[in-house]
Amino acid sequence: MSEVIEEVSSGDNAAIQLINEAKEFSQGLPAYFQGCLGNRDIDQNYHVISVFGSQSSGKSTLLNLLFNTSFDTMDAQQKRQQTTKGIWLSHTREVNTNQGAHTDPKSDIFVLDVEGSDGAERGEDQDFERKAALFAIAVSEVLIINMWEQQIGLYQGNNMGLLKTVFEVNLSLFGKNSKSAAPADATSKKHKVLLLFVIRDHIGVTPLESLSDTLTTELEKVWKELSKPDSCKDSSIYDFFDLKFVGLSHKILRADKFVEDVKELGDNFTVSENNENYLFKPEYHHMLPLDGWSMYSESCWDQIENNKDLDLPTQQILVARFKTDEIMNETLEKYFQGYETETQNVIDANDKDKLIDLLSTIKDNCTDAYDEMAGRYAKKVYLENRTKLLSKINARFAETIEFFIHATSSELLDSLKKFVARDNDKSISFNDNLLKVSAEISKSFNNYLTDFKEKDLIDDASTTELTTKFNKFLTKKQNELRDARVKAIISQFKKNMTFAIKDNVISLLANPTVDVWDKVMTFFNSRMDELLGRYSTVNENGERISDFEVGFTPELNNTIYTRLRYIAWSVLNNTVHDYLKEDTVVGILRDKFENSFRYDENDTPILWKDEQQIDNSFKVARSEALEIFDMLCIARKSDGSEIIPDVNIDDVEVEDDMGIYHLERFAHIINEIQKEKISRQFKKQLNMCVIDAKRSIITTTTHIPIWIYALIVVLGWNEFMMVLRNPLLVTLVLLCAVGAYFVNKFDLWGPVLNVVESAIGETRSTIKDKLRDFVLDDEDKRAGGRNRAESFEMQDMGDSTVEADEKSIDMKDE
Ligand SMILES: Nc1nc2c(ncn2[C@@H]2O[C@H](COP(=O)(O)OP(=O)(O)OP(=O)(O)O)[C@@H](O)[C@H]2O)c(=O)[nH]1
Repeated sequence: MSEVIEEVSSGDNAAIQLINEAKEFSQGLPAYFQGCLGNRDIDQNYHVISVFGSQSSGKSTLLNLLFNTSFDTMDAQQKRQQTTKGIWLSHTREVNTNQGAHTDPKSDIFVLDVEGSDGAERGEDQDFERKAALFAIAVSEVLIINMWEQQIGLYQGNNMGLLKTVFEVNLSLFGKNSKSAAPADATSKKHKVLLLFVIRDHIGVTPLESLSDTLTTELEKVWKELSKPDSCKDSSIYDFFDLKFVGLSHKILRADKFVEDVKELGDNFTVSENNENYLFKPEYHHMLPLDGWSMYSESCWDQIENNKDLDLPTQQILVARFKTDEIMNETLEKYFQGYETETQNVIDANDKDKLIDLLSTIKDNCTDAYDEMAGRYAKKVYLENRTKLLSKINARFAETIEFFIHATSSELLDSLKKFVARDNDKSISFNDNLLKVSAEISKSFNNYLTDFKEKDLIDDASTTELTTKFNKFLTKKQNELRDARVKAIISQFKKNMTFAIKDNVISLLANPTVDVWDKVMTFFNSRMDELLGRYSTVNENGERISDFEVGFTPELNNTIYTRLRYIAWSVLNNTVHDYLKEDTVVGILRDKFENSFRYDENDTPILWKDEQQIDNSFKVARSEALEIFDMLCIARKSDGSEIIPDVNIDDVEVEDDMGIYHLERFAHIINEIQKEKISRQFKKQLNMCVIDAKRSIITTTTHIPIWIYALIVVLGWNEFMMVLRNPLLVTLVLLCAVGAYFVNKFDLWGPVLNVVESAIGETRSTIKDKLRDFVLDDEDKRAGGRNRAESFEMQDMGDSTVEADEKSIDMKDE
């Protein structure tokens, strides 16, 4: 018999101390799992079973026999003492059954051997007992409660105390909110724990049923007496536990039967057809994959040890969250390794289909791997993190797709420019054409995106973001093209208008007549009409449909029309104001005066006979010039009305030579101060003209005869010789000769001649100035006597045009 026992217990499944005497959780659990399982992924195909009971009640012995584990057992022949300290865990795949050692390939069992209660070693300290019970219930599917037969019915504190502890901790787990007792996965049944009472040394005198009833009655009584939270006040023990009872024969007295009983119990831990007594029911399972169980158990112990409220569903959710997060990150890391390089190569090759294939493969790989690993955890958490994973994948893809699409967008936007530049379709306006082409480009872009969208490689948010960005660029491009078009129209118009106005208007103003402004305006209006008329639209019959149409919206057309008219008027304004400056006006007046004064009706120069003729011509010519001067000062039509632009040319403030600001309007060309200056200068020019004319008469009348020069030579001979014989002159001649000798010797004739020439030039100009001043003063005095009234008029000529006219009339009267 003992051989059998030896055989069964000699398995090599080493155990690990999960929680030591100091209540510390082992950090070697993952390594232990790795050692037991290798690379096998057992997912949720495992069971956890715990054993609980008084110290030295044969717990380890039972587990070793049942599951072929190798927990330490007490050697009774040496000493009765505590063997199991803390909580030990052992892995097994073998269950001893009546059919022999049964290995379930689909199920691994983790057995927890819990330190015995009521041990002398811990004395009155029941803290560990309570915490161990709580931990065992939190992590196990089946809790074996080991007890001697003779303890039943005696109501010994040991058993009931232990059971009370179990119930209490159970209520502390699930009692606060009995609804939360449901496992994290709502699709599963309500979670329960199986309490398997193993009655040791069952002699058989009292049948098992009787013992079961006694125990059940006791348990129900204990449950009833428990102080339960309100949420489960009316709950029964069966809401949380299933109860099973097994009797094992005396190990020493009936060793064979004992082994048989153990094997029979083992039958109930193995799956077989029609095994109604199968103990590992799905509702006992925590539905956690094993890779989450180690974390879950540690987390539970941490909560228990720190006397925090233990909420199993929350713990499971936390584990699920942690594990699915971990799986998600690992998946991303694995499948996005080398992503940048791979995608860059495809982007460089500008191969859309290849990019779609590549992204699809990466996405499928990621989701498949995630589903496989994370799908085992709480569904809610798994789905939450799946969404997170997809959004992370999509975010990476969106960057890549945007980068890839960037080149295409640029091409599309460039094509807009080309389409519009061609502008072949004359049947629709520029703007309509622009919008039409833009819509086509937008469609192409959306089609491009749709290819990615169809494969679910880009989400709605990213699609919207990319489309918005593209549309923004498209609108910007449209505006640029519109601006360019408007600028081209304006600059062409301005160029044509400037060219026409500069040539013709200046020519008209340079040779003004009294109706000069009529001519200017006639030319200006006709030219503007002609240039604006180029933008009118006509139908097939050649009839004008609209006066001005540059292909935009009516509002924009109108704005451009106004702008062109404004430009035309500005060009005219600038040309007129720039040209009619003081000096130019003086020149125009002088030319006008000279043309009339110097030439007759046949444009032949006049030969003056006498001063009367000069005076008469002077009056006529000056009067004509003054009339023109008046016309140039203010732009008026021949009907006397001032010319006012029909567009709003802003008044421009200009500063004159004296630092005074004036409002410059189109018609107001020369102000009063300028007028005065021009009159003064004009008067000087008139005077020079008249003097020249009169001098020409004097020159002809004051010719000196030659005989007068001969007479001077004859009469002055003696004086001439006397000068020649003067010793001072001889000395001077000698000095000059010596000087000439040296100049010649040193070849200094060049510099000497320069000095002499400049001295002569200087002397000559000084003499000329003196002579001119003398002659002018002399002439003024003489002319003043004859034409005092006329000179008086000339001085006042600049005061006002009206006054000048009156004086002109006076002069004519004279
Ligand atoms: N009478 C009897 N003795 C048993 C039985 N099973 C085991 N024993 C003996 O009881 C003693 C204690 O056995 P263990 O298996 O070490 O008991 P335990 O409950 O694991 O002890 P602790 O881990 O220290 O709490 C050993 O000497 C066993 O041989 C049984 O069914 N009946």
